[in-house]
Amino acid sequence: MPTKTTDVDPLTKALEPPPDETPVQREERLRAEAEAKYISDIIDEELERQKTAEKKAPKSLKVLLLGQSESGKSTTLKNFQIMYDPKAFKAERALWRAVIQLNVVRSVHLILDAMTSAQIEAQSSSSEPQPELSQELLKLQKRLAPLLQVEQTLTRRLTPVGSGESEATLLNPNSSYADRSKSLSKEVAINSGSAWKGAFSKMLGGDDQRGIVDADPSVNWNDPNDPCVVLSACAQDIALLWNDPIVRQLLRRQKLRLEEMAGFFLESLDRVTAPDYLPTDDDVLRARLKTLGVSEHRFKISSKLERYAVASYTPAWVPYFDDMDAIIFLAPISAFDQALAEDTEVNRLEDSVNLWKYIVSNKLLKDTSLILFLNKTDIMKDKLSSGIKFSDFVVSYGTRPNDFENTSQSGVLKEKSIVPRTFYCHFTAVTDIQSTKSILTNVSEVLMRRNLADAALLS
Ligand SMILES: Nc1nc2c(ncn2[C@@H]2O[C@H](COP(=O)(O)OP(=O)(O)OP(=O)(O)O)[C@@H](O)[C@H]2O)c(=O)[nH]1
Ligand SMILES: [Mg+2]
Repeated sequence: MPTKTTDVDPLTKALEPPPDETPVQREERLRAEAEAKYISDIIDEELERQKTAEKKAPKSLKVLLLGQSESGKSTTLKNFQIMYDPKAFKAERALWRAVIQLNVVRSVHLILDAMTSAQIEAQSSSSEPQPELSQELLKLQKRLAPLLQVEQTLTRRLTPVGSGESEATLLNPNSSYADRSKSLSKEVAINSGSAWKGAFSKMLGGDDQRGIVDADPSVNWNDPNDPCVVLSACAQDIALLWNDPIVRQLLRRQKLRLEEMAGFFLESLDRVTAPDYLPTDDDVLRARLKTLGVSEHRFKISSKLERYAVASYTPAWVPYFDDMDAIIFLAPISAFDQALAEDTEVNRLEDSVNLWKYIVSNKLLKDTSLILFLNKTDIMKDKLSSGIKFSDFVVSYGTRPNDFENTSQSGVLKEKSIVPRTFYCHFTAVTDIQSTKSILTNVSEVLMRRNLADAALLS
């Protein structure tokens, strides 16, 4: 039926039935049209369904862990892993064994270094008298020399060839003890990628590829080249050294508080040097291995949500992370009496405060949730109760009581943000799995709720 109006659009015109349409053709055409509409409606419905689904299931959450070196980023990540990817965490247990062995060796070398510097000082008449090293200690010093080799072996195996990182300095195998002391101030560090894990699997498997370990506890623990052979042979001597009253006196004088240092295992020597030693969850959390660079991890938190956790600590990274939903900022409050390893002029707490100020005032991060972890509260408490005065390092603290309640509320780190936002602040000791679990659960819930609220606003 031709229409009489002239202002009809060309499309309608094109779709018009032909003027000479037969009843059969007409029936066929109507059937085809109905079918096309049916299909088109299904597509529309599907699109609509997808749109609603997208609104309901928000994009994955991206969380950045930020803080100075040794603030606890990797340790927090391990907690995420325990909670949301326990299989992967378990699988790496055997790899951490060697890290812990290296941590033990490092502690021993810190003691031996303290002895050496005491000997050197004793020779210069100007200094105050040093406690004299006993014959027994001098013998221990000699007997523990093989540990130098163990340290080199472990370091070499931990840092894959060509990792190209200057901080992951390999110790020169020909270096003298004094040379080594200098290089020891540099920690062993690994790239955040998984290259070191690959290198390790090979190492644990031995030269003859006796077994691909990949963290399977059924490693060949009887490998004669395993560092644990020397380590367990030295265990008794290490214990003698650590428990020696002169050593304790020396360490006190040099203000070396090993118990509070990262990767301290000397109180569990028998256990961690045993040939069949496999680290516990707590051991893995207390193990210390410096991370270089940024790593990204994905976790499934609920059936719909995934989380990225990325670790980094340099403000230079910040512009790359403006699409983060949240930053967990770690400030080790126990570090109030320490200087940065990379710049001994800078107090570590002050450095944390400066980094935090930079973050809260950064325009790129104005839509990012900020969660502050005032970490290492356990060490903080120990320090304060052992008589270290907070006000000696934070002058503005004045004469307030030197206890955790007061110092932790002193507001040092609670800087105001340039944009109005909610702050979440937690006192943490991320080496404590139980308390960290409830904090991380809480953080996840807050972030998911915020994410859902944002999605609702957009709809
Ligand atoms: N006692 C105690 N030790 C902690 C706490 N948090 C972290 N540590 C230990 O401190 C050391 C450093 O923690 P990491 O997680 O390696 O620090 P990081 O921020 O990843 O440091 P980098 O990799 O150098 O950037 C590790 O040996 C941890 O076991 C804490 O709350 N209490
Ligand atoms: Mg790290």
